[in-house]
Amino acid sequence: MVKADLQELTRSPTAVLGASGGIGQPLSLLLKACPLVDELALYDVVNTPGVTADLSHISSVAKISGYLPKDDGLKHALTGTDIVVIPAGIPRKPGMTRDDLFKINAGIVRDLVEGIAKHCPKAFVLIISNPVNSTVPIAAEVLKAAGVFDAKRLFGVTTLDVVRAETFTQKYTGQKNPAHTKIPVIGGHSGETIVPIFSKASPSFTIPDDKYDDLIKRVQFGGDEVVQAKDGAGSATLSMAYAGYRFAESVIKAAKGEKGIIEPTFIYLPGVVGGEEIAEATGVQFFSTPVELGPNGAEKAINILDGITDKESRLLEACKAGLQGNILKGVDFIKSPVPTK
Ligand SMILES: NC(=O)C1=CN([C@@H]2O[C@H](COP(=O)(O)OP(=O)(O)OC[C@H]3O[C@@H](n4cnc5c(N)ncnc54)[C@H](O)[C@@H]3O)[C@@H](O)[C@H]2O)C=CC1
Ligand SMILES: O=C([O-])CC(=O)C(=O)O
Repeated sequence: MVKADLQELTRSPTAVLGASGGIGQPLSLLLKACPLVDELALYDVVNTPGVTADLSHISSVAKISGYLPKDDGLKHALTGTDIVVIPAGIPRKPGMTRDDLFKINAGIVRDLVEGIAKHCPKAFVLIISNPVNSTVPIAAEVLKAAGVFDAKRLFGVTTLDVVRAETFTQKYTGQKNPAHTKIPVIGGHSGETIVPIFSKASPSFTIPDDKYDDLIKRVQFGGDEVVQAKDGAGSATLSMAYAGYRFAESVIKAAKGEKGIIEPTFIYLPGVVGGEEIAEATGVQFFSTPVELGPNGAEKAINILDGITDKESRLLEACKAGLQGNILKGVDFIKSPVPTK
């Protein structure tokens, strides 16, 4: 009995859906190298045999397997999995918004989450596919319809916004390692819905007044910087793989019992302890806020809205307007699908 419990604690079978892509490959590499991951299943509509063969030569703990849609590949990738990370879907090109990806990515995420509902309904689900503000509500509705929704287990990955905030403020925080400043970035994951709350950073630091607006814009539109630089070849992949791995590692560590892990992530507020009060204050049901992670996932949503500055309150107002529309679009996609004919 004791032995079995211990085994449970040390197991963390993980699946990556969209594993052959720009994010999927480096993310799978980081997970393969992670000593906390003992099994890694890769799924994509193309190229998983090659990616899997390549990664399988790495002498790390994780046993790796790869699947394509044929021969029930999704079912095999998901069965027995505790953590599913989803970077499947098309990325932006210059001139596109994240919402422009909805048309294609909404259906991809819906179908993959239907697979999760069937084959690993208790897994932690980490959604990277854009537009996150809509794909997470889509996932929630799919899981609700299947009767297996647990808000504590569904996460929109907004860690890249936090990583960018840490990096772009380094000259003001003075940290040699920029990640040593904890900066909550809340709201959603697109443009003005991204709200860095510099006033609640720890340790605290000061941004000169004349630099504040530029810094906010840089965090909010950091994704565009990469899309422009890649000039048609996609969006952030390597920094996203780093951010996705960082978040997945936190979820795994908390699931194994490590205490005090807090990460901002996009969740369904009413289903998480402490979330109702944030939903009331913001008027939205899905929102990124610092969350205390634990063995059951999102144990507690932390409200950092009290005492934010006037400037931050104004950013939050702009966020709410855009975010609500994105959320409803996702919910409607499942609840009242637009007829295809
Ligand atoms: N949450 C965030 O902060 C970020 C999100 N993203 C988003 O991540 C997504 C992936 O970006 P990239 O990896 O650069 O794109 P990519 O095009 O390089 O890779 C996507 C992969 O998904 C696969 N795929 C497509 N349909 C699939 C399906 N039904 N089942 C399984 N796999 C499927 C493709 O074959 C491809 O290998 C995009 O939607 C992008 O906007 C990108 C950066 C940051
Ligand atoms: O900008 C994009 O389309 C990809 C993304 O979400 C990001 O880099 O934050």
